[in-house]
Amino acid sequence: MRKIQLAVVPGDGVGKEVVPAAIDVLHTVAEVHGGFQFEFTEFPWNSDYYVEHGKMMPDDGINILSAYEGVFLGSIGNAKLVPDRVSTWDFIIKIRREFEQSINLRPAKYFKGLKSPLVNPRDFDLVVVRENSEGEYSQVGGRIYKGEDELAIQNAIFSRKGSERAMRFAFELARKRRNHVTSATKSNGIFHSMPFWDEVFDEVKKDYQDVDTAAYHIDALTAYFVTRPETLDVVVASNLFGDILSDLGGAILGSIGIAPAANINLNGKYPSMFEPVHGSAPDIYGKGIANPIGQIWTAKMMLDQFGFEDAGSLLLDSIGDVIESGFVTPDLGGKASTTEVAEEIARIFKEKAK
Ligand SMILES: NC(=O)c1ccc[n+]([C@@H]2O[C@H](COP(=O)([O-])OP(=O)(O)OC[C@H]3O[C@@H](n4cnc5c(N)ncnc54)[C@H](O)[C@@H]3O)[C@@H](O)[C@H]2O)c1
Ligand SMILES: O=C(O)C[C@@H](O)C(=O)O
Ligand SMILES: [K+]
Ligand SMILES: [Mn+2]
Repeated sequence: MRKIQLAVVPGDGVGKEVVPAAIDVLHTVAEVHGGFQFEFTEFPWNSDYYVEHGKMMPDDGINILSAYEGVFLGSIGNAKLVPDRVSTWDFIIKIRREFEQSINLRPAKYFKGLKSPLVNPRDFDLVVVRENSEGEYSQVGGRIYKGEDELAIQNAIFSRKGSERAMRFAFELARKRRNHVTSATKSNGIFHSMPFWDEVFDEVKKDYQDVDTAAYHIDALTAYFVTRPETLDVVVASNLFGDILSDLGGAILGSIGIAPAANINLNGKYPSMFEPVHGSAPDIYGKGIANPIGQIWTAKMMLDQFGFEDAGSLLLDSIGDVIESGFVTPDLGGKASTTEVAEEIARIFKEKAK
């Protein structure tokens, strides 16, 4: 019996609702599988913790987390208590960078029964490979002067290593999918970094002659997500573009509440972190109606990462069945609660595994 030690941070808002729901499903998956067990250790690090301790996590928080094989995170952010910039940088981005989670993998795929705003959403099946260590997310810059002369400078960091790493990952992934990589660029308006990104892409693609490619400016690409999603398979994007495209993917499928994500450590030195695309959703928190599917699909990505792809794919099929049955939360047009949907997914998983 393989025991997998996981650190769990429900975080803020709906994270506290969807994480326990997904953990229940994971226990069912492990029970049915019989070959592994998850042991979860929960950490109460969030915006309330910040109010009490003046920090998002203890000083040795990274060290504590490094003892686990993975981090299962809900969402972080409560702007009433902590500025979003602080909760994001001192927690999520800190972990992503300290643990060298250089890739953020964010799939989006149509399931029968989803009420997509697209006329033909059946063709929607893509993965955003978001560069997760640099790009537009930088603390390099500053602010000077006050009043009329006040100004802010925000630098973006694009390294050959970082860009190439994300692109190679995208090409390797495409070989396991439909053999196509689209690069998100903006080399018409962004003078230095995006032409550099394009050059690196053109170099990297030479090593993957078997994979078809396209490169679109981000404005056109966002439109193509809507008008011709069937042309998209793997989309490689900088940190900010990837962030935006992944919410768009979720929204096109009916709700960002279903969108999963994995922050992947590629060198094996540190744990990866699994968290849905969505945030703490303060507008619906406390009502028990948050969609747990993003967190459960994220759990599926974690199963894949640990080598339990069979269980992962059965879990995704179970999610698909629940969506098709219409037993879903209000964001997808249903009336079910967070826990009811999770329980139904677990029930269907058990049935399918028979
Ligand atoms: N990785 C993260 O933890 C993460 C990601 C995004 C935002 N945030 C933080 O979350 C807070 C709120 O940010 P926001 O409002 O921009 O984005 P958000 O993702 O929290 O919410 C955007 C919209 O999506 C809906 N939504 C989100 N998750 C849902 C779910 N599971 N089920 C149903 N509907 C869902 C919300 O109700 C809201 O209408 C901020 O503090 C922000 O910094 C954190
Ligand atoms: O910008 C971020 O990375 C925070 C959040 O929006 C996310 O997508 O994880
Ligand atoms: K999240
Ligand atoms: Mn985001």
